[in-house]
Amino acid sequence: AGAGGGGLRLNFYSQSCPRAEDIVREQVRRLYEEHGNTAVSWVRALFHDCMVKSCDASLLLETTTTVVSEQASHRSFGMRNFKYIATIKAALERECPATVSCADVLALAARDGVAMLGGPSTLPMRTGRRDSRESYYGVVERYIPNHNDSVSTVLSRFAAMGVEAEGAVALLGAHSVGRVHCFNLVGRLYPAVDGSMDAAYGEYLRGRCPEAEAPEDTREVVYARNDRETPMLLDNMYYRNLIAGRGLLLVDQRLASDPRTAPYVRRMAADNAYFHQRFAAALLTMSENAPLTGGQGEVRKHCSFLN
Ligand code: HEM
Ligand SMILES: [Ca+2]
Ligand SMILES: [Ca+2]
Repeated sequence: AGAGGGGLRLNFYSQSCPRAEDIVREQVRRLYEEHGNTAVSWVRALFHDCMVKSCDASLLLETTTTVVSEQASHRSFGMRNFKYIATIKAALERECPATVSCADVLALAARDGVAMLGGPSTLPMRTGRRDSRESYYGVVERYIPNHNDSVSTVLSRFAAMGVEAEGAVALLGAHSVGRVHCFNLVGRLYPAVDGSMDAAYGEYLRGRCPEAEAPEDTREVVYARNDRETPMLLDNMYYRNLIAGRGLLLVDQRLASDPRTAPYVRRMAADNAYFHQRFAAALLTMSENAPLTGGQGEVRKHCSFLN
């Protein structure tokens, strides 16, 4: 792994599918208007795809006789809306069959989702990624950080993608939108509320998650908003919450106290424009992690299945 993105370029489809980026944007907007949380999903999905080997749409493969889906990992818990990737891809296939890769669909959808959520817009996202021929379930299990991992672990995983500490702090700002299930929270609430958590916030979360044991099941269990104040806005409220002891996951809260990350938390808490600038830069770096290009991999017809 590692940064680079050699072989990617701006507007890769300008000849082969000139409207590709417009089509993705139209579909992302339409889906956002129907189900606002689709935009949230694209941002998390890009992280999970890019951190596992490469931004190669390995995450999108579904389980078959030959593939174990990365989506089946515990680390993918709570991920949703994958079926709407097929909606975006189908719109592209109608105009340009077998041309635009699923890896680029995901990257462009995340970019446009960020804009829908009031995050930085008009990011110069390069394209030309190709799709993997495999799924890397085992890598997901070993490599995607857990909700209670140390700052050292988190920083080293981002560093392997060419994202330095400040960029990692900025990317975790994606937790300014979306939700967390009680399964990932109860460890901080029972038997006692974690000492690094604001007491009133702890009481509120115990109300959201009244049982000390929460099943790992997204169908029925309750969850808490990542950010109560502006749950659908990709803004710096996340950092202001961390400083107030209202971080949701242990990894989030640790960013505010670790000397390697705390200065960035303070700076981003104080300045939303600065957060957006750092988020944009780090998202682009992450989106170019070790892509397959040229004749590598394939361009999938259906994002969920190998050709
Ligand atoms: C140390 C790194 C990270 C860890 C341990 C982590 C962990 C988690 C966990 C446990 C959840 C909640 C799952 C659930 O209970 O439903 C979550 C949600 C989310 N994460 Fe992260 N995350 C990390 C980094 C990132 C990054 C870098 C991004 C994007 C740039 C991101 C975007 C999201 C989003 C948008 C959600 C909300 C999803 C939804 O509401 O459907 N996360 N993350
Ligand atoms: Ca991948
Ligand atoms: Ca927010």
